[in-house]
Amino acid sequence: MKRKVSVIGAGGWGCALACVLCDNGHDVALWSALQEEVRLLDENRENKAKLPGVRLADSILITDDLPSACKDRDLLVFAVPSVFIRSTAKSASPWVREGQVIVSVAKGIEENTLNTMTDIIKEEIPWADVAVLSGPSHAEEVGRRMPTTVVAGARSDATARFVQDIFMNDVFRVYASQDMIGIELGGALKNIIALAAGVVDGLGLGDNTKAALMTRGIAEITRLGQAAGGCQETFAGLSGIGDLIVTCTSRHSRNHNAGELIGKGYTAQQAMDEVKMVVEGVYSARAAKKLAKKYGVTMPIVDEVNAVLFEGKSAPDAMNDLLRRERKGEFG
Ligand SMILES: NC(=O)C1=CN([C@@H]2O[C@H](COP(=O)(O)OP(=O)(O)OC[C@H]3O[C@@H](n4cnc5c(N)ncnc54)[C@H](OP(=O)(O)O)[C@@H]3O)[C@@H](O)[C@H]2O)C=CC1
Ligand SMILES: O=C(CO)COP(=O)(O)O
Repeated sequence: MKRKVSVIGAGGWGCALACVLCDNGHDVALWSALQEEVRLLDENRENKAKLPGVRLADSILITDDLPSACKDRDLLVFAVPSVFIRSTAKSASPWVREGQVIVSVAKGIEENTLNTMTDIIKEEIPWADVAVLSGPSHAEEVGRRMPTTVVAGARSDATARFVQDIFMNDVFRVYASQDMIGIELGGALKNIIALAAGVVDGLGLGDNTKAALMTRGIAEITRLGQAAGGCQETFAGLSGIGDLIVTCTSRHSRNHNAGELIGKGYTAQQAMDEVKMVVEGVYSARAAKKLAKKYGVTMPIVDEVNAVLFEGKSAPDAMNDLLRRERKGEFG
């Protein structure tokens, strides 16, 4: 069924998802906060800075008019970085009607509230029906129609399946779930582990080391995620281990690439400046540490990433401190 959908945020991910939705025959609008960005996107029919080589079909309406992008749409896709989710939701709220579905595709945790992205949207627009879409899905590959699988999560199965139906096609396979907190925490926390995996590569360490980080990383994510109410199976699924694998190993990963630069001696700020696109793990790291404290969960990799990012600890010292922790059983 043809739907009216708006993608709010025209970075790499917003542009790639606009392509998926357009391929599916929907009436698609793509909103950018910046007038100049709208002009360039419209002129080039491509986001040359964030998603080069992926054409935006002529039928996609590119706009900086938030009211018209929100009014009378069947679905809003919030695709701005996590730090802009609250301000964007606040600005959009006057034009969102009762029960309108908003799906968040941003991966982060708000630092001062420890809210997930859908918590924030729900706070700002309590009358919206909020969902999440997450999983191993780099924009560069989705934009090139490479087979990708993700999970749509919502409190009600009906809403999860509504989102599934709108996005699903032969190369973009969508599963449905009701474990929103599990999906969102998996998506946000894997970015911090991917920074650490990048550091391993930047230090010139090996595949064994990276496999260790990924495995112990998903153990940390699962411990915190379950304590926060997520289901164990979700962390073994697409939005958990699936996204962790792609983010720790893909050349497209902003978090991995930033971590690699940090391993080579860049500061966090220098690494973010070099990567140019949003590096969500840097914004989520402190929040993850605070969440771990709140739930009384140990997260040694997250602690060391925080120490390297914000406390001036060297990457080799962080690696050594992880390896020299007291001996323990594998599962606690
Ligand atoms: N890139 C990817 O492969 C994937 C990204 N994600 C997640 O999607 C989210 C967006 O990432 P991505 O598209 O890569 O980001 P990019 O770095 O490509 O783009 C930056 C984004 O910031 C937005 N922005 C800049 N200033 C503002 C503002 N004042 N208010 C609102 N938005 C603003 C831009 O919107 P505008 O165009 O309006 O300027 C643009 O959407 C992140 O949470 C990321 O983790 C999830 C899965 C895959
Ligand atoms: O979430 C992502 C892929 O699923 C994107 O990860 P990066 O932000 O590290 O590129």
